[in-house]
Amino acid sequence: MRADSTTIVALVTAPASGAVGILRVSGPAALEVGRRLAPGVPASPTPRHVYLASFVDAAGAVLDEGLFLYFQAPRSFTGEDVVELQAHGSPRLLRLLLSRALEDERVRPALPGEFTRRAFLNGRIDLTRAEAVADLVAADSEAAVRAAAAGLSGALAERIRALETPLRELHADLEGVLNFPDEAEGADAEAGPRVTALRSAAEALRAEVGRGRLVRQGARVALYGPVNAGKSTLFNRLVGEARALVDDEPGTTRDALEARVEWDGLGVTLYDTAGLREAPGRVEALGIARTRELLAAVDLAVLVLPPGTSRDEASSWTREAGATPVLSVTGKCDVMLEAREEHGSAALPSPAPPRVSGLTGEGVEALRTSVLTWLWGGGTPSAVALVSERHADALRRTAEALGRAEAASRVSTLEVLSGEVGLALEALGEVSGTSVSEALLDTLFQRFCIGK
Ligand SMILES: Nc1nc2c(c(=O)[nH]1)N(C=O)[C@@H](CNc1ccc(C(=O)N[C@@H](CCC(=O)O)C(=O)O)cc1)CN2
Ligand SMILES: Nc1nc2c(ncn2[C@@H]2O[C@H](COP(=O)(O)OP(=O)(O)OP(=O)(O)O)[C@@H](O)[C@H]2O)c(=O)[nH]1
Ligand SMILES: [Mg+2]
Repeated sequence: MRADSTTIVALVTAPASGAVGILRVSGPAALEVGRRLAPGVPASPTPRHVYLASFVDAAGAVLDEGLFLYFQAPRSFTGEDVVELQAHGSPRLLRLLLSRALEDERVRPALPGEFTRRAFLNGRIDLTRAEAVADLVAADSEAAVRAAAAGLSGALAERIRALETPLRELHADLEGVLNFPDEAEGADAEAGPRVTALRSAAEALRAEVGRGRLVRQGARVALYGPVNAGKSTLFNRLVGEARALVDDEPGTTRDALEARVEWDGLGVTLYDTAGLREAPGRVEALGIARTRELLAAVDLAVLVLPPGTSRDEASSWTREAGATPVLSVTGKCDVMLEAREEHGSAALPSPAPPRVSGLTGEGVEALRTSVLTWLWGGGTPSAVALVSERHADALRRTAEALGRAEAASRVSTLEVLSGEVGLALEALGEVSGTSVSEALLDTLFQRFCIGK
């Protein structure tokens, strides 16, 4: 599969007013096209040298004064000749420059992701790094930025290679025994254990998809519990501003409210929900139905209980969250302290859930930490390999083929064993891009923006 030989052009900066806007041309005609717009630039410009140039229209009238950059193939982002015109960031001016570039019949507008696709097809970057480019552009938390940057420098590519190389060697050994049984005798002896080790490595990498998703999309955490427990007050405290209405009237929150926070670099969408109770009013009942729906969809539910909730009550509230994991806290702990002082004991279930007060802020930092620990465990979110659903699917098929290879190593012929190892290799090749179809590339690069 090769990149085609047309020259492509696109605006690479966002289509909005800004300080600078960049037009990028890539392909064999890039330099000629660029020089038609900036005739003051020498015919053989020094690659990677910045020229200050006038950009002109067909009649030679000056449209802008900007920077001209030439990257000579193959030392460019795409691996082709690339010219950049860095103009002032006027969308109208940039459209004029774009249509001038398109007057040349060798030039056409770039498709979404086509520059990156060419970089991949020209062997500048593998597929995981191409995908990291899109992840980086889409990143909306510090952890997502850092994890995508690691992917861009080849962190995932390296881990795939660490799997692909021994798998390829194993396949070569097996084929060797099949084709030259006398010379390669014994090369297949260790095949069983080698397959087993590779299979568990593939499974381990695949298991990181959950963390990858959490970093990419952020986590979803809902506060829920009985009416009037102090959920909205706690929500406001966690968000750091008075977003939700608070009142001593039970049933204050009707619609679920959401707010995006970033905790230790991890994006978290917090939800405040309508308190649950029997026999609510009509509108409140709609809110409660929405709470239940939301509880089923989040990564973690934080159950806020009023002080004095019995253990039985607490566990029946826990069941409301269904399959979603629950972290329980006792709210309004400032009140509870007073009650304790008055009565000398408290009706707490044991072990008592951690205590928080949205009003005073007590225990809120500890709650934040427990939520993070629950979502993330140890380690740093930015260090995660951004295994996507696409990667996980290819890794699953890799592991399945290796599973069949394992069985074949015990009961079947060498042909069958080697065939399954070959299939594993092919599935794994979809991750790095060593074996991909045109159709897969189409779907993959469609989600990129134009100019990327
Ligand atoms: N103005 C501008 N800024 C940009 C880009 C760009 O294309 N233009 N990028 C893109 O979207 C990113 C930078 N990525 C780049 C990656 C590789 C090469 C490059 O020329 N690579 C050559 C040479 C390497 C070298 O000599 O060190 C190569 O890989 O062979 C350029 C940009 C982000 N910033
Ligand atoms: N002393 C004390 N009062 C609190 C605390 N949190 C909330 N309250 C009070 O309890 C009442 C209910 O608080 P909300 O935050 O609206 O409770 P909620 O759980 O969101 O209630 P609903 O939306 O009706 O389900 C209000 O009068 C709050 O001022 C707290 O930590 N300590
Ligand atoms: Mg509320």
